[in-house]
Amino acid sequence: MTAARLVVGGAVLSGGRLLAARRTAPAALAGRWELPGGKLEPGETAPGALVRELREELGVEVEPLERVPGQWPVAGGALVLQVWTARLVSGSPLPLQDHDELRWLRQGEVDSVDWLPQDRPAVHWVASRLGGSREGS
Ligand SMILES: Nc1nc2c([nH]c(=O)n2[C@H]2C[C@H](O)[C@@H](COP(=O)(O)OP(=O)(O)OP(=O)(O)O)O2)c(=O)[nH]1
Repeated sequence: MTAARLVVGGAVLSGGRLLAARRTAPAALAGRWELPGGKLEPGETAPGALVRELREELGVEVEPLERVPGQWPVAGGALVLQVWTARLVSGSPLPLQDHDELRWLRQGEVDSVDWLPQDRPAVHWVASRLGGSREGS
């Protein structure tokens, strides 16, 4: 049995807000919202992959902070999603690839977008900590 390949999603935090990204592909997932990120390349750590993916997809530098407890099967179990919180270090996120819209959500706004189902537990875990967040100003 082949081990599921890891996907890392970034809960990017800035100024007490969480970044949500709307996917453009594949068709079945287009229009749904996710935590930006992607699959680990061979030899990468999850935080390392997250830094690379967010540089490529959003044009920003982030510092991964902590892993959200748990992991969630994706694509019928071929992939498994892990989520890390991350601090925005530099740049303003832009939907350069894989997304067509980005939104910064405050605690009371996190349910205002149509998240991929696998993301919801991690999003709620992060949101529950946003109120007292010391991230950003
Ligand atoms: N990036 C990301 N993918 C997610 C999340 N939630 C979720 O179910 N997925 C699914 C969607 C995809 O089936 C898979 C990740 O694929 P991806 O297309 O983002 O990965 P990637 O950037 O490495 O893409 P590629 O190199 O294969 O083109 O995980 C999430 O929060 N972030």
